[in-house]
Amino acid sequence: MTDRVHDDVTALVEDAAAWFLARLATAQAEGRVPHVVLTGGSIAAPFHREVARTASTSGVDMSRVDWWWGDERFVPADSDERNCRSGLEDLLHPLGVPAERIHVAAASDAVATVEEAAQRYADQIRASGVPEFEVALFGIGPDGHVASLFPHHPAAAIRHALTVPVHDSPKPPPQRVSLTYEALASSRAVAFLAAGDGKADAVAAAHGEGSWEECPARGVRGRDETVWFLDAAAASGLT
Ligand SMILES: O=C1O[C@H](COP(=O)(O)O)[C@@H](O)[C@H](O)[C@H]1O
Repeated sequence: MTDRVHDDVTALVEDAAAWFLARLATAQAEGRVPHVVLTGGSIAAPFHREVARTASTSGVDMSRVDWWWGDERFVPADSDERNCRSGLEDLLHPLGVPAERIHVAAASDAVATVEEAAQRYADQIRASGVPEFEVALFGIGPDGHVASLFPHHPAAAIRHALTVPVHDSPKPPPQRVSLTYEALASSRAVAFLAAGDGKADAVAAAHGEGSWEECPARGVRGRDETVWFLDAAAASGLT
């Protein structure tokens, strides 16, 4: 596990975007079509804008990448709360990524239940034949949650499934679809992006000893590499 600590969020997203695009360039050079997991949360928009700004000089063919999200809020498609919103508006649509490469969990005005949305998202993953994710990007909640896997929440304990419907999320909105712990861990590379002192305790907990139940982000690791991109405030609890 590596920590890359920066003075501010601008430097953080510049480094994270360069790392991300380099991973994609390598995957494509090695003949893979990379499948990527994007995050929601407060870091999403600055990160996506930086990737969009620098993609054209990276050597990555952005139309030959498959795009997923680690979790999605079960709200109407036009809601500002949808996690996919920034990824679509700040990154994928400006770059003209083909619709068939973009995989979004169903919204609450498209299917009747969050169970159905979770099932359909799992079906999409299976149908795409993705053997593993190339890169998975995550934020972290102040409580240590990752994607929509919350501390001591039953949905975080689900195994042998790709996705899980989440009810009674402690953070609104209450219904969500999340990749499971096992699906999150099936990535070559994992990157956490966290900025601000509101994240310092969670970042320190995720680096510490203890159970994944109390800090779900603690247990998520990439098969090859796990990198934490932090600003100084988010890193302030690390020794
Ligand atoms: O609800 C969520 O929260 C986390 C963290 O978001 P932040 O706004 O506190 O940075 C995010 O990573 C996750 O995707 C999202 O659904």
